[in-house]
Amino acid sequence: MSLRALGNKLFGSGSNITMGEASARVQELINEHATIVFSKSYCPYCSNTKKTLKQLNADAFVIELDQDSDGSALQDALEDISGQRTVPNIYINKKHIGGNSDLQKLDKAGELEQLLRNAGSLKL
Ligand SMILES: N[C@@H](CCC(=O)N[C@@H](CS)C(=O)NCC(=O)O)C(=O)O
Repeated sequence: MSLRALGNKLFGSGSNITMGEASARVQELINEHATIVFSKSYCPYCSNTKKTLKQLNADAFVIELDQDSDGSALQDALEDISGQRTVPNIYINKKHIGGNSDLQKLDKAGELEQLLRNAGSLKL
């Protein structure tokens, strides 16, 4: 567990859910959505990721952590689960893709579209 997650556990993060509940919710979201972006509404890297997915006509579920009352706990859980604290934090087909730079790399390499297609996330 990260120091921040430990601090939040000991002193509270403003959220009413436990770390276990936050982890379960993150895992549930990853399992339920073929493509999911854990995002923050003001984050430029997140905007870039959302724009790329939109241009590809991908059906992606986006959760804005800054607009979720449990967002801070979910971010702690994400760090535990994926080893990544920053947003965007992207999963395709339950596989951790990484952040925006990782997604853009896949796109430039021509691999993103196939990943999305395999996940059933392409509308066309
Ligand atoms: N290299 C990362 C950069 C992502 C990044 O720095 N995101 C900022 C928000 S714009 C972040 O997560 N900061 C920490 C936080 O919001 O808790 C990427 O390409 O995704």
